Order: sequence, then C-alpha cells, then structure tokens
Amino acid sequence: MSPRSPREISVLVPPDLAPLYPDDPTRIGPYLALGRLGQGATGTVYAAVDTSSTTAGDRLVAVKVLRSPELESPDVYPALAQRLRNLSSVDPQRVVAPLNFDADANPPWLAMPYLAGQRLSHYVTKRGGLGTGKLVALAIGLAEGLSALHARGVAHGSLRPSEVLLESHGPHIMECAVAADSERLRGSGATWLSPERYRGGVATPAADVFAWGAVVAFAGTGRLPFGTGEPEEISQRVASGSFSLDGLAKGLRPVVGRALDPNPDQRPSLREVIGAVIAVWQAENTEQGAVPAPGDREEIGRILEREWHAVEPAPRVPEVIRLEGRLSNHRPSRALFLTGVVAVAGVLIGGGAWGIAQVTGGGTEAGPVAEEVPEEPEETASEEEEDPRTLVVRFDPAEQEEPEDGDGERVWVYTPVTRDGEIPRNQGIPSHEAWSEQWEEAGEPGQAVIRTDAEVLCARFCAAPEHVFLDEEARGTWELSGSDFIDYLSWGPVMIVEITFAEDQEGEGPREVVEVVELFSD
Ligand SMILES: Nc1ncnc2c1ncn2[C@@H]1O[C@H](COP(=O)(O)OP(=O)(O)OP(=O)(O)O)[C@@H](O)[C@H]1O
Repeated sequence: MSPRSPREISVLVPPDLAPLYPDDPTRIGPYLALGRLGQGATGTVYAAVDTSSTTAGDRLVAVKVLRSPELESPDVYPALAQRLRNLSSVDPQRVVAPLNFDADANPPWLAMPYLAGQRLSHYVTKRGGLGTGKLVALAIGLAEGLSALHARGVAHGSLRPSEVLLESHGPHIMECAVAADSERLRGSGATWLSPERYRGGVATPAADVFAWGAVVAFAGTGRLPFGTGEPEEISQRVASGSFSLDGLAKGLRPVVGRALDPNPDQRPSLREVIGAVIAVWQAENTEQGAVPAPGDREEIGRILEREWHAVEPAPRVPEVIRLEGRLSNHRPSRALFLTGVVAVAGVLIGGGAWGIAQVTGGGTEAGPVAEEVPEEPEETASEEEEDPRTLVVRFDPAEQEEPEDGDGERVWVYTPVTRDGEIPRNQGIPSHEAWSEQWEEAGEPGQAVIRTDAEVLCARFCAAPEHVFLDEEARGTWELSGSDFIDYLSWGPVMIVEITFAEDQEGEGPREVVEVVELFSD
C-alpha cells in the first residue's frame, strides 16, 4: 500500500512569511529554512521545519542565525555557549528558551519554538496603553520571566517593548542569546537602559528590574516614561530619576517608581516586585473575608488566567514540503539534510511559495557540520517498503462505502496522492484552479479508521468558528476533533489532507488516523 512517492510532510506557516534571500542558508543544523521571520540587531530569524516532529502544528520552529558585533572576537564564544546552555534550562513558561543550539557553528545558531504573537511595542502603539487587569497580568508575567532567567544566572540586558511578545496565554520575553553590549543599545534604547547600563555597565538583575519598570510604565500609559528627545537627553532624565507615571494604574505607581530608581541598590528585587503586583491585584479583586492567597506561583497563574484576555494569535496555513528520499520519524534529520538528499518542492497554500522555491534552489548552509556527517546509506528494499506514518491522501465522499448497520467503526477509503507540477509563483495565494489541478494518484487506495479524538487542523473546508472570518486573503487554521472531521467526510467536498497514523495501535484491522491536516478542498 505504501506509495513509492517522495515523502511529503505538512507544516503550518504564517501566511505572510517573507521569502529567503539568495544568500540565506537553506539548512541550519538539522532544520530546513522556509522563509524569513525578520532581522534583528543580533542576527536573522528564519521560519524552519523540524522534520523530526510528528505533529504538523509543532513542526515550525524559529531559528536565529547569530551575527552581531558582540560576536566578532573569538574570545566571546565560550561565554556564548555557556549563556545558551543556561538559557536552554530556563523555565519556558514566560521566556522564549532555545530548543537546540550550536554555538560552535559558523555562524552560531539557536532554534526556538515558533511564537505567533504580537510585539508589545506594536500592540501599544496601535491600541494605546493596556487596561489595568491586562497590565497587571503583563507586569507579573514579565517579572516571572525575568525571575526564571535570573534563576539560571542570565540577566536579559536588553528588555524593551519590542522584546515582549503577547501570546494567547500571556506575555513572553524574547530570546536574549547575545548579552547585548550597552553601547549598541544606547541609541534607540535609552529609555529602557538603567543609568549604570548606559554608562557601560554589564547586564545585571537590577538593570532588568529597571527595564521592567520602564516597560510596564510604557505599556500602562502608551507613553515613554522619561519623555522623548535625543538619547543623551533621555539618559540625563533617567539618571536624575525624572520620570512621569501619570495615567498609570495608581496601585502600580509605587513599585514601578521604585524600579526606575537611578540607584540600583534602591530598586526592589523581583521577589518584591512580584509581591507588590500581586498585592495590587488582590486589593482590587479579593473580597472581604476571602481565603488568604496561595503561594506566588499559583497566584500568578490565577492572575494571568483571569486577566489575560487572549491576544489572538496570527493564523497559520498549511504548506506541503516534499522530501526526496526516505525520512523516518525518529531524528536522523541531521544526516538526511547534510547529505543533500532533501529537495523541497513548491507550496500549496498561502503566500510562501517563493520560500520553498528558494530552498529547492540550494543556498548556503549555516554551520560547518556538513563534512562531519557520512553519506546516508542507500535505502534497502525493506526500508523503502515500510509504511510511512504520514501520508498525503485524497478523501472523496463519492468513493465512500455506505456504512453497514451495526456498531462497528466506520472505515474510510482514501487514495494516496502526490503533487504534479508546481504552483505558479504569483507571490500571492494561488488560485483555486492552481491548487486543484496539481494532484495525481500515487498509490493504491487504502482504508483507515479515523479516531474520534484525532487532532484535526483545518484551513478551509470546515465551517469556521464564529470569530474567524474566512476569505481567500484571510485564511485561518483552527482545530477540530476527529468526530467533526468524520462528519465532513460523509457529505463534504473532496479533500486533500495529510494523515498521521497511530503508533500505538492495538490489534488487527485498518490503521487508525490520529492527526489530519487539511491541505486542499475542492
Ligand atoms: N520565536 C520566534 N517566533 C516567531 N518569530 C520570531 C521569533 N523570534 C524572533 N522572531 C521574529 O524575528 C524578527 C527578529 O527578531 P529578533 O529577536 O532578532 O529582533 P530584535 O529584537 O529586533 O533584535 P535583537 O534581539 O537581535 O536585538 C522579529 O520580527 C520577530 O518577530
């Protein structure tokens, strides 16, 4: 039943993912770069695929290739490696911690979870200061994140509103792999730099507390606490403690004011900050005679749960990536990538066709690991015949057999398909015809049972939840259950989906499907 077609996997990508530049790496360590998420002062961040992940939703990672003035001297590399090691062990609840890194690669890189949030800087600039509840949640979330960093011996050193990502479950502090040199931050970042940092001091927990105060003041008022002007003027106001907290929620003013003290010794510890913010919230929210507050951690969780009204994550759309050659589900991806057996074909859905095309075109590789890895051995017949765990298939309601009466599980007929040709690179969302014409059969029909609790990611065919507006330009991806999908299979349109079979199936009978990702519907 296994088709001898190229291995294809799907990955959910942001619809507006920017293409790779011609000189960009196409492989970064074990990851396959798809497009650019952006460029910062310490490197370029790429959207990349972790092919070892078995769920489409988790396959997308953000990989940052580090390039910054701080890394010009070879002497700094041991410290970079140590910092990355420390960061990797930070509690990732509120901090974007590396999943993987290679500090010895040239250039070094780190991979992190892809986060589809909004930057605090954008959010406040567009919508003004946050309301008190959300501001308290932000203040406590950031303090918790900094605390997690400090617990692992890492001072962030460059916290500012653009380093804070608002996600559906709370704020996240962006990665800080390179300990920023204060000289680099002075220009645009004077507001967030404590006086001692501005004078050239190293990153410290007390300087992070200062930055916390400045970020919370900005988030609460929509204004810069030390006013506007040239960096030099701002830094003078910082050094003399001339800030304005007008408009900030009254309860927060004392702790934010103390955090902005020019003297690091006078600033509160994060523990005090957390205690003070919890007290502000409790004063507003705890009824007379209520049970005393539980420990900080639980209370922080409660505040975020109550006050953090989800910042809607940006939608993502599925793309299919074709990997020539066999790719197993454990992690041989490093060898696979480095021996050049990977070729990536076009994109089906969303505006990222050029990203994949760049990958296919071959680019440079970040990291010197290629030579170290031996050629992948030729596939043996038995390996090739092994059933893949994921398949791209077509479900056609017209081909389904009527269910027999009785309680047996319904069996669904599918046909493995592969793409024939590439979508025209029109830099936009491809037309319906362009999608529909590209599929051809790639194997014998098969039968599967779809588990009612299967995870189903839909982009188009399923009815949108009420808050999701769907049209050709604004596609969304959301989750349904296997039961909902089964319902669509009975009467819906022809669908092309990636299915993932169960690993833990017991007994005989058709294979069970545990994940479905929609790629196309007619
Ligand atoms: N984990 C991630 N998930 C999704 N997008 C990310 C992730 N990390 C960074 N990005 C995106 O990549 C871009 C560059 O990020 P980066 O953190 O390098 O920028 P920066 O904060 O301006 O610079 P730096 O931290 O180097 O001073 C940003 O637009 C950001 O949205």
